Amino acid sequence: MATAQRLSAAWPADSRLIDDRRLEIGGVDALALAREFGTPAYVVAEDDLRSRARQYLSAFRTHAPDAEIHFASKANPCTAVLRVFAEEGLGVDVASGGELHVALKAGFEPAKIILHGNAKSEAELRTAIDAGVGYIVIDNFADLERVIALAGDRVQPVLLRVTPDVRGETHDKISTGQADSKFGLSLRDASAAIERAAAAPNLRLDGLHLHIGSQLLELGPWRDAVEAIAPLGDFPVVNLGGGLGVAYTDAEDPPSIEVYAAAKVAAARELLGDHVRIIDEPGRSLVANAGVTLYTVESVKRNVSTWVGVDGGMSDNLRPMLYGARYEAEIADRFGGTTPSRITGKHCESGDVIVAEAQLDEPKPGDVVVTPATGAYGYAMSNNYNGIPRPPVVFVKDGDARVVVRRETFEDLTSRDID
Ligand SMILES: Cc1ncc(COP(=O)(O)O)c(C=O)c1O
Ligand SMILES: N[C@@H](CCCC[NH3+])C(=O)O
Repeated sequence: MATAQRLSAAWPADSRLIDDRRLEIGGVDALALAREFGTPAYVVAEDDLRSRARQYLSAFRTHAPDAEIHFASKANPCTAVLRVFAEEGLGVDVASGGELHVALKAGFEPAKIILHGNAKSEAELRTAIDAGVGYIVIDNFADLERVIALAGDRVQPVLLRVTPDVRGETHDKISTGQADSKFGLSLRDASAAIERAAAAPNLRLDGLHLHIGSQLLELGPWRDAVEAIAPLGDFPVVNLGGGLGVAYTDAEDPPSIEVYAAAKVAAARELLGDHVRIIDEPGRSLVANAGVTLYTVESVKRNVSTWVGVDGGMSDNLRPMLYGARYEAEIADRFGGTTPSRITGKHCESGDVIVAEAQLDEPKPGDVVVTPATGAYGYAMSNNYNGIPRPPVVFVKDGDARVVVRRETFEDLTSRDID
């Protein structure tokens, strides 16, 4: 009889190993998914999305019953993913007119949408105001004046994003809380912006917003950030951003959602007061570990390293190229190998390495390789470099699989051409 074994935190909670070797996700055999839907393919365990959303709501609401959780849609702006979170009662954070379009299409009530952006266009602001979004997060003085001008006779609820001058430990490219950040009003400018917003009859300034960075594994900086903005005034609402890190490999040991929520709520309660309604905006930690990517090995070559060439790469996962991000990998039906392997994509760049230090079981062409923790910022940052069509997104649940985004075709690559 087949025996089943659970995997590390990098893998979907709804995945397991059959006979210690073969991956099953959402009750579906990974190799069978590759055969049915082709590779590369993003596979998302739907129940994982739901259970992480529920965990977030219950973790925050245990301490702050009126807390709201908004999914930062940039982490995975797939309509079906957003639809799941809308069904689970989350709100959504959008950072552009495009993300706003997807959020509305996914069925979010406009009042549960928050619009962000350090360089919002007039068109984006007008669309958001007309749609009736719950909050526009004002990022700078130009933004503030534009919202005042565009709101007209309506009263637009807003938050002001403040840069707390607190740096969390993460990659420089995704750190946002430092004084010299492109995001938000400085602590020095915040008071003048608050005065201006509070005096504008067509704005309703409900509170402040902070977001100090992404993939953060320590709790301390969030408390420091709340402490930094506390002297700016007493408001009914605070948005604490998102930023909780995840386990990509055994090297990361992030706080649980419960511990993270307790720490953030405690900081807000202690430093801002019991009356403040808390909003949090997680992206990565809602989706990263719910997803894996399946690839097929096309070539294996040995020189100094063993190079395992797969049929995707930096077009479906830019994170190793952008941040030196590290991932695990396994052969879908032969877990637990010992051949040191460098998994490389098919793009025309030497840096197109998806997993620099994998241990695979004697990889050979035709094998299906799977990388966990690709549910965040993979699909989101996918591209067509080298004319590679973007992969499909496949949801798995209770032994069934369904395509929620189809694979791109070669025709898609030329579909915007004007003859
Ligand atoms: C304004 C804002 N809110 C929320 C998030 C979500 O962050 P994460 O995916 O790290 O949870 C981001 C991205 O880092 C952001 O820029
Ligand atoms: N794209 C980044 C995260 C950006 C965070 C958005 N503010 C990543 O993959 O880690």
